[in-house]
Amino acid sequence: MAAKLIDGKAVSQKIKMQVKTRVEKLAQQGIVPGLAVVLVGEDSASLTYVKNKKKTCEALGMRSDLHQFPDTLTEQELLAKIDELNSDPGIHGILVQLPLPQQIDEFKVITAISPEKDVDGFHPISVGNMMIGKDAFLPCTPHGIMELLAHYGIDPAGKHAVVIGRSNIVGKPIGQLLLQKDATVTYCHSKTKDLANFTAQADILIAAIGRAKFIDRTFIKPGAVIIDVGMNRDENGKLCGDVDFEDVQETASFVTPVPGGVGPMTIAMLMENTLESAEKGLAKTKQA
Ligand SMILES: Nc1nc(=O)c2c([nH]1)NC[C@@H]1CN(c3ccc(C(=O)N[C@@H](CCC(=O)O)C(=O)O)cc3)C=[N+]21
Repeated sequence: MAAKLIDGKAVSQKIKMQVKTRVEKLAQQGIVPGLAVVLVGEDSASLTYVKNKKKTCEALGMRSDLHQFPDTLTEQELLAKIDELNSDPGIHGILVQLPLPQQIDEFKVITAISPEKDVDGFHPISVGNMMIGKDAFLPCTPHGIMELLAHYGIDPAGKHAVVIGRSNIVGKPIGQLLLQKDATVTYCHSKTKDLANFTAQADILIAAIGRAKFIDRTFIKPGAVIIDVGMNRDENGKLCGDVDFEDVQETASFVTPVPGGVGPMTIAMLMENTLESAEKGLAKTKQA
């Protein structure tokens, strides 16, 4: 039997429609959620994502400002821009597209963003609050994965979730979110010995490796749920994930495609975070 498709495109559409309705409600109070996207350099993949984010904002009735700079921008200049956006009342979310050129310290930049506008969920305050289960903007990709699991009725409680990858933006936080939902979590990474030994025990496998079609049927347990966070190019230059989607069909119970899986969810969650930031701002003004 073929695995069931986890349709990130369809679920993200549904979430975006809900966001749109809430944006319309806010508009009646004279508030338009505003996202500022800062892009340094001209990396074509980054430019594509950024344009996609802008398009989605506009489709949902939100404001989106793109601030594009040459890759010679200094750290000081970028920090000045962030200060300006932090104090701009029309901006509810700030996203600095990563990676940044090497003369700029990413940590300094992320910590300069006001946690109240940290819709990426990358600020140490957001990360800390997430870790202890307090209210925080959740990082968009892990949050999108949790939404996908919930949508398909996949409850992590008591399951063994194996995460391959330990980045601050995907691997580490998705492990934490799964743990909060009572999964038993194992982290694997580039130094893990005998990876297949771990992945073969996974009820839920999160692949965030960065190697095209690396995970095939030989890595997985029958009935496993496979979430593919990979964004690679295959030998023909076509976008593909870390999972060999065709090869795992007979073994997995659910699998996300690339494209059309986790990627569209990332953007939908960014929209939701930006909306929530605007809603929180309104609640505060009402209190004052
Ligand atoms: N500060 C920051 N925040 C980010 O969230 C962030 C970032 N930097 N840097 C780059 C990565 C990458 N990322 C993606 C978002 C959507 C798709 C997406 O929509 N993908 C589509 C296909 C896109 C295509 O066809 O090229 C899909 O998977 O179906 C992909 C990748 C966000 N990132």
